[in-house]
Amino acid sequence: MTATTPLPTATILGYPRIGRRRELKRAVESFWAGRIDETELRATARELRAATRERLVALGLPAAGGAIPESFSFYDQVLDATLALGAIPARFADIAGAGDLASYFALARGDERHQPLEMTKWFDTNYHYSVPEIDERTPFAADPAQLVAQLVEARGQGVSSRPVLVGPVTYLLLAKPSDDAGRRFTPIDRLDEVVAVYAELLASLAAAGAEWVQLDEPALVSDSLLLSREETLALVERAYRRLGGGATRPAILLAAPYGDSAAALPRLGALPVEAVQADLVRGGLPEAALADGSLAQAFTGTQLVAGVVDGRNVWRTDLRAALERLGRLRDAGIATVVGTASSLQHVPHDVAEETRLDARLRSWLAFADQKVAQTATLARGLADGSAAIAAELAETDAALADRASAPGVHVGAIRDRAAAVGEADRRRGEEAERRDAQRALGIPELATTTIGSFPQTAEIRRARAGFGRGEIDREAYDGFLRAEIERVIRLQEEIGLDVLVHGEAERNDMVQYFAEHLDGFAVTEHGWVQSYGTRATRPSILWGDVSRPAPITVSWSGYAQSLTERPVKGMLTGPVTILAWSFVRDDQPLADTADQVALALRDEIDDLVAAGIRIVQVDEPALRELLPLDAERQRAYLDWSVGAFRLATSGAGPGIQIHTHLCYSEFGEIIGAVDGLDADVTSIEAARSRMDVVAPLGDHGYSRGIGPGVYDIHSPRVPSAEEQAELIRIAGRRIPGEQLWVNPDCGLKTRGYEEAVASLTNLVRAARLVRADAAPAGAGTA
Ligand code: MET
Ligand SMILES: [Zn+2]
Repeated sequence: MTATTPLPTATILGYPRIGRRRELKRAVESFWAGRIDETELRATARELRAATRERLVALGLPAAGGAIPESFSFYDQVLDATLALGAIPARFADIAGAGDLASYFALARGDERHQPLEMTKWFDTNYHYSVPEIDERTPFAADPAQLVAQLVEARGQGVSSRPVLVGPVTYLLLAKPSDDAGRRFTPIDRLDEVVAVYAELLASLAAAGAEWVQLDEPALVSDSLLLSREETLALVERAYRRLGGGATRPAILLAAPYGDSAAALPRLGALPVEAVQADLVRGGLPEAALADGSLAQAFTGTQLVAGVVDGRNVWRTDLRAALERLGRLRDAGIATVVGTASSLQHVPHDVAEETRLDARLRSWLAFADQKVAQTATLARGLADGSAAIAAELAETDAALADRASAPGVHVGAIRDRAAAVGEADRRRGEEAERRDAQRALGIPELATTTIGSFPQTAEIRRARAGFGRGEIDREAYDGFLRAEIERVIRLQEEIGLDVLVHGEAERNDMVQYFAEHLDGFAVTEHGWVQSYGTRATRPSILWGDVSRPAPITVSWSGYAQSLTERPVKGMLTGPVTILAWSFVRDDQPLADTADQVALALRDEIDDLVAAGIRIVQVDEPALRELLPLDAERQRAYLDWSVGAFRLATSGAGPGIQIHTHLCYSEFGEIIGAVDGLDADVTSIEAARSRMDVVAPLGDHGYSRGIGPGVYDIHSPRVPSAEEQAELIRIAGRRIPGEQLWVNPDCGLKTRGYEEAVASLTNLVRAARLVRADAAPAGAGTA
């Protein structure tokens, strides 16, 4: 390798790419709609990248020496790695190598001729990546064009930037075997070939003048992938010994964001790479190795990028505490660079945009730009001593003290109530007793229902926006929503569904709606975070003790129930999902925050029941998402998350039927926890995997109601009655008919009415078809 300049004293792993005003989203969607062409889209992207580099320099990152990461992507960084490796699945062979953006987006979103790559969640975040499909014959050929182009582009701006790429081990561990793969094949089998392609990419980058490259290997912190962390570490060693030995290559920053790499750090430091990043927010340091000097020994000639600034949350960094940790590393003789714990792609751009946010709350916060500045400040403090950043330290201390003592952050009555919660408050009656009591609901075998939301029409969105802007008054808006509810109830009766919903027209989002109605939350104006592709969400900020000033959903659900004889499900979002899709406070255990939310929901359920509701669904689609990556922490998480759900739902008497809903694919992993929720009925996404989940459920001996989805709501396609009946029959082979419910995979809010009605009509017919199968045997159900 050619002699390298060390990494400067501050860096970040990545920066939001959607743009301060979601410019990338708008440009990409315009391109999809044919309003702009590829040249125009590329020009917008170039401007965004240039603005990002300029801003990062202005915020204090050095322009020279590879401190500025190139973390832009048109859609997704894993998809970009697929292109850089030329690993185009055979089913896309006709567009492989085309190099145009339409082909790129075809991989991500599909087109008339191709189903898209599958999308799934990136580690324990709410970001989704496009899953690579690999088999024995997948071609690999280095395509460094994009990486090189951005490097050259940066240089034209006077910036020596650092290309960023998902590393080879993580890439393959996140991939799935393609449909053509042999039964024994796993993508990681091809590691050595892929590493060879990475070596070529690195050589091309060196030739183009790259000083540094960043390879992200978050697989190092996860036990949730195919391999244990120990096995992953061994593969990382094998891969990076090879890459490190490359003759011409840039200096390598090997990054291990999103979790704890403490145990692996001494071995990572000993690899032939020039820098290793560790997440010191989620993870820690190997204290013994730090104390006895072996960590410093391992890091001889290797810089440690200490990820002390949180990339996953929006709170101001405790500069004093961070500086103390950095100082300990430096004093141990380790060449320390100040860094972020992960890419900043998981936080919004800039707090300064939030002019409507309470000024006091705002002073406690840090979005991406503030975090970059804090990283630079810490680097100055580390280099020149704390006196050099005395003003920043004082400002931080004041903000932290203010936050700790501000009204609403610690509310005596809320804390007293949470402290008084006992085990009995998390327990419902016996299952048999509940089953008996719920017979009064008159629910047939293979009962049909939906997951809650009905299509969010342009009209609904217009009315909500008008109400938000004050153009429509409360009375008119309520009237509009009531009419909407009545329409949806009549429609469900016509379709013939057994258990009805009110349709959720009043909700902009299943979490934000509750955040807006609970004390302790704030919502932002521009706080967008990329979820996938051009989709962004605006997580609420949970900053204080949570309580419910007034009933939230009762008037809507109660009104819906007043219109019909059939049972209407009350619809709530569960405590874990509310936490998972918000920015949560970092000054107390998540378990405590979850219990506060749970108690607010418990009161809501009481009020729903008082208003005549007999079935309540508490959605927990994010239960799996918050599962910690490392095995040691999973047990504790499952205990408190299940406990919070039970606290929310256990106030309901035995005659009240509690439902829950989960939607994601890796369901088998947490089946014990789902059982632990003790819901009377659980609906789960299952249509796309053709009922994959029913086998583990059958094996587990699941005893309560279960509704594996029979209608994939992710696509406008209308599944026929016969097709849905077939899925019910598949489920029926493993799960007794009296436990089975018939429902779609998830809510219908992203669908159009026409297709939703057609699909639901077929769903009801499917249930009848399967009931008829059983009829000759005298099952006697309707
Ligand atoms: C992502 S899960 C969504 C559940 C919600 N009740 C809905 O139907 O939209
Ligand atoms: Zn769902």
